[in-house]
Amino acid sequence: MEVTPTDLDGVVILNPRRFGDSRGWFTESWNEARMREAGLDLDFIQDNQSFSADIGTVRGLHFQTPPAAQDKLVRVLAGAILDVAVDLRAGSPTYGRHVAVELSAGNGLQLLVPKGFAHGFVTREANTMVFYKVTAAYAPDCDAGLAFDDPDLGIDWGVSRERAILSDKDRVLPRFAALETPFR
Ligand SMILES: Cc1cn([C@H]2C[C@H](O)[C@@H](COP(=O)(O)OP(=O)(O)O[C@H]3O[C@H](C)C(=O)[C@H](O)[C@H]3O)O2)c(=O)[nH]c1=O
Repeated sequence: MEVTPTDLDGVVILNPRRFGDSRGWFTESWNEARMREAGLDLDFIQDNQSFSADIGTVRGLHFQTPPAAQDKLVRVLAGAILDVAVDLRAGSPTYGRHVAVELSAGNGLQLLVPKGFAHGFVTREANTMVFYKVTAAYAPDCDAGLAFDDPDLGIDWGVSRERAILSDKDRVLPRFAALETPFR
């Protein structure tokens, strides 16, 4: 499995090997031993899956606060997304900076979003299915987020707030400037 670092320490792109043949392909999409060999010492305890019918659906930016902070390993089973991670770690030299990576059923890439980062994505195809492993259970009392289109974050989603398909919750998430980061 190929592991590629990004500009944000801890956020890495995984590319599991695909074995192609005349029928299509096979891959071990997740293998604990391979993950640990790659230096990712994570204990995933829950799998999540979300389906978004329309292109331009934005989910995020979300994170769970401690003690329910989650590491996330994100992949796309169908369709395509621009997957985004934002550094919220107090004192980080890249605090407030983001990486954005296209994950798709076609490219088979996965993004590791560690604790201390906000996560979100925008769908780039209709009928997109996203699957991600997490290292902490859902904790609604620890659910938090940031406005996806905050100009202080400078993320190019390729869709405006007016045209994005958003949940009511995501439509009213706070600005980054108002955040007192819980990730110390
Ligand atoms: C996240 C989650 C949600 N839910 C329930 C709560 C709601 O009734 C329903 C939809 O939840 P929500 O609108 O928060 O789903 P998304 O907008 O896709 O949120 C996710 O999207 C971004 C991209 C993330 O990284 C997070 O994992 C997560 O926040 O599923 C659960 O029962 N368990 C869970 O772990």
